[in-house]
Amino acid sequence: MISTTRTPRNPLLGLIPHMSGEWAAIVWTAAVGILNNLALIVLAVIGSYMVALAVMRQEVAAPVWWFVGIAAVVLRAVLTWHEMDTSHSIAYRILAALRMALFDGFARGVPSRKPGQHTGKLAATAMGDVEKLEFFYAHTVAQLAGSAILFIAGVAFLLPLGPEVAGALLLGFAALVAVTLPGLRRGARLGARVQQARSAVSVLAVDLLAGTREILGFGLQEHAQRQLAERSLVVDAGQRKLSSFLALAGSLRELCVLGTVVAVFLAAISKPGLDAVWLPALVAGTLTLLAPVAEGVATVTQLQPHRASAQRVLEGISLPSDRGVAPAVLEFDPNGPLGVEVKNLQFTYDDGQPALRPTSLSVAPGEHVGISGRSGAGKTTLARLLVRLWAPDSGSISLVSRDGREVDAWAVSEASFRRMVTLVEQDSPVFHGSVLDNMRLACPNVTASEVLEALERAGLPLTGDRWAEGVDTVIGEQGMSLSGGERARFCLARALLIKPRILVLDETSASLDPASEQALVKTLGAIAGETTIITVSHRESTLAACDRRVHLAD
Ligand SMILES: Nc1ncnc2c1ncn2[C@@H]1O[C@H](COP(=O)(O)OP(=O)(O)OP(=O)(O)O)[C@@H](O)[C@H]1O
Repeated sequence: MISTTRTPRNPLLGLIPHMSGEWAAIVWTAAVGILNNLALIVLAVIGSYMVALAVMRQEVAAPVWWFVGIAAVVLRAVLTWHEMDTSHSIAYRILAALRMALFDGFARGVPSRKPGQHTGKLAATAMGDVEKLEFFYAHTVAQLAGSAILFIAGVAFLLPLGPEVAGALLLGFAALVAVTLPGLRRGARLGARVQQARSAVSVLAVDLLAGTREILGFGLQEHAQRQLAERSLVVDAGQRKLSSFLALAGSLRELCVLGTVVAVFLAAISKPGLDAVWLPALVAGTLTLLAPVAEGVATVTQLQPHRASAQRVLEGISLPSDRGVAPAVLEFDPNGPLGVEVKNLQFTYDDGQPALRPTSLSVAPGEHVGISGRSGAGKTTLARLLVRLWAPDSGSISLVSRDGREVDAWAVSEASFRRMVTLVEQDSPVFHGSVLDNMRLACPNVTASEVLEALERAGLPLTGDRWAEGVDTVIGEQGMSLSGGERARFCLARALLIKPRILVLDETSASLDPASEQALVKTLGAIAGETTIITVSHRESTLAACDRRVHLAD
């Protein structure tokens, strides 16, 4: 986990450390790309020479030229396949590396704490920006390096023909840059607009998907469709402008390439001693050399959107932990339930309104404490602070072992902490997939029988036709096939699998009918003692089962 908040001046360079494992592969692809381009140049030169020889002198080229030509064809076929194969696999690895780093950052920055953050925007960054960068690092960097190296080699190769010939090539390069530079800002502006418009579509799509029920309930389908169509039109209009601009810039560059080829040709024919049969080869070689260079110049001058994407990704990756300190390393793994010692805990969301006023609380190992309080008093906030989803603005939370050892919760390593403390909320997420898939999120190696046992303990035995496929039963997106009560028990079972030392429940019983609530209370009674339970609830009947009750004052 990288928690730096420093942003390098060039974000494209700043992302490099996050792909450190891929550099050897990227250099390899660049080398393969160079060899492939070289084979193309050789093929063009030799092919033109052989044709010129046949047309101008009615001669067949020596066998060695045939051999080199055929070797170049074979080499190109093999290298093109290999290049595609390796660059695709690098692309996927880079995609995965950047996305993992991003999700890590998002997880640390916990978007829900920040009202300014929007899942749609984060999704646009994680998907669109990362894809753009994946292409840049896996293909473009190699392509740029390849065309630059070949261009320098080409100039060196033409020097023996005279400084005018090599000079014409250099002049052509300068012209390419000169026609591209003036449009730089406009291209960047258009690119940024398209990116922004795409992000707006993503934001809307996420909102519409999340609000499907409301859209249907209020009959807003047409309105939603119109909104989506309007935003998509903005993308379309921007993309058209950008495409026209790029096409114009491309034509100008092609004109430059053509001019350069003519200039090289004219410089070469003015040289005495150059056999005319080589002139077509010179033209073909210059053309095949300049085409990727022209593309490279275009790419370099259009890097602004990539920089903007890299900036967004880097910001996501570098989201400071709410705690903003170096990762904790203490391995604290005592046996049995843990107590909690909360001292003067305070927390404020980004809006500046205190959500939790100074709060102190002692929970003994194995105790079952109920927390009540008026709506908005900060119970959920406290629950999330206890499980270290957010860090307090001030005050402390300590874990206390049965033998009296007390450690700062934030000093404990992430892995160790997550093995000991867990949270079940009223709307804890359930993912699309089978029962087992969901359970394995908490406990990757859990067996089917352990899952069945945990579900049974949580009061959700998988019996009856509905669960005919047992732990392989698919429960649908967001657990749609579960009722509210079943969902609560399902999430409780998932939490029980890790055998937590502290179990925090936030309104887990809120949507249960009295019978299910009693079943849950019974389950908690059964595990009380082996684990410490902190239950946040409004319900008198849930709180009544606790050893002790704490009322959270406003
Ligand atoms: N992400 C957030 N951003 C800004 N303010 C928030 C956020 N989440 C909660 N709040 C505010 O913090 C305060 C405490 O909220 P919290 O959800 O902790 O209360 P609660 O006691 O659990 O309420 P309830 O019983 O209604 O669930 C409230 O004033 C709430 O409006």
